[in-house]
Amino acid sequence: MIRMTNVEKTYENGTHALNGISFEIQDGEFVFLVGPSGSGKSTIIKLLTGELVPSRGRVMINGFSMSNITRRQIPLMRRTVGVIFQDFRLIGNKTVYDNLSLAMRAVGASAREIKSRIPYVLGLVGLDGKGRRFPDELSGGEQQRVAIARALVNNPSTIVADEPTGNLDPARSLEIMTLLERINALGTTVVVVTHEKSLVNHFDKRVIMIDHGVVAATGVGRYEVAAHA
Ligand SMILES: Nc1ncnc2c1ncn2[C@@H]1O[C@H](COP(=O)(O)OP(=O)(O)OP(=O)(O)O)[C@@H](O)[C@H]1O
Repeated sequence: MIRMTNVEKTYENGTHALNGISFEIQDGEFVFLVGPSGSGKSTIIKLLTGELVPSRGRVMINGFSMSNITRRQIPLMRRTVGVIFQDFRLIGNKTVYDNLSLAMRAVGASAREIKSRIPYVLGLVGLDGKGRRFPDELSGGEQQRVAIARALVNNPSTIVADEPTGNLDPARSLEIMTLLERINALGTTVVVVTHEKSLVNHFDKRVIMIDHGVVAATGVGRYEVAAHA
């Protein structure tokens, strides 16, 4: 479960990115995080992945309290959260297979686990047989599928995605969001930051609308409805 309680985040230059934000996301939910540019969405994602710590308030994710997590707990927490970015962030001089195996080795997986898990995950994201390709031998949509596979490879309970379709055309975007929906149906909690109203409106999911670093509205369904709820 994800729970933010009265979270404030002030960057070193004095920017107040979050101004007392509170929300909960239950295990197994699929939630869209929307809001204007600069409203604080990426800051929220970075708090959820442990890249940032809150200035005030409490961030709980999958049983870990991010305000007072110990150094030893951080890798354990990170294993529970898979992250996907707009720009894919694959390692260009490594094959698809090696991008995934690196992520598994980083958390101490055995050679046997790696060998059995990677083909399964590549199948799940629709990239059977593409393990030997390099990222630049794949389309943008395929590269994002590799990034999703990498986010899933250590079997996290939660996936957070920051504008995962920002670099893709509408058809590819719909495919990627449908894939995330399928992954959610298999039991993974999914949190997606997006600007794309048409995508939000296509999927009947809970929407949390952020504005000026607070929750402006929350509701199921259409972007506009949530914005004015
Ligand atoms: N590293 C940083 N240092 C200082 N200020 C920052 C930093 N990162 C973000 N900000 C500021 O914090 C506020 C929230 O930024 P954030 O990136 O969370 O917004 P966002 O909703 O994700 O925006 P976008 O939709 O444009 O990606 C903005 O005013 C931004 O300029």
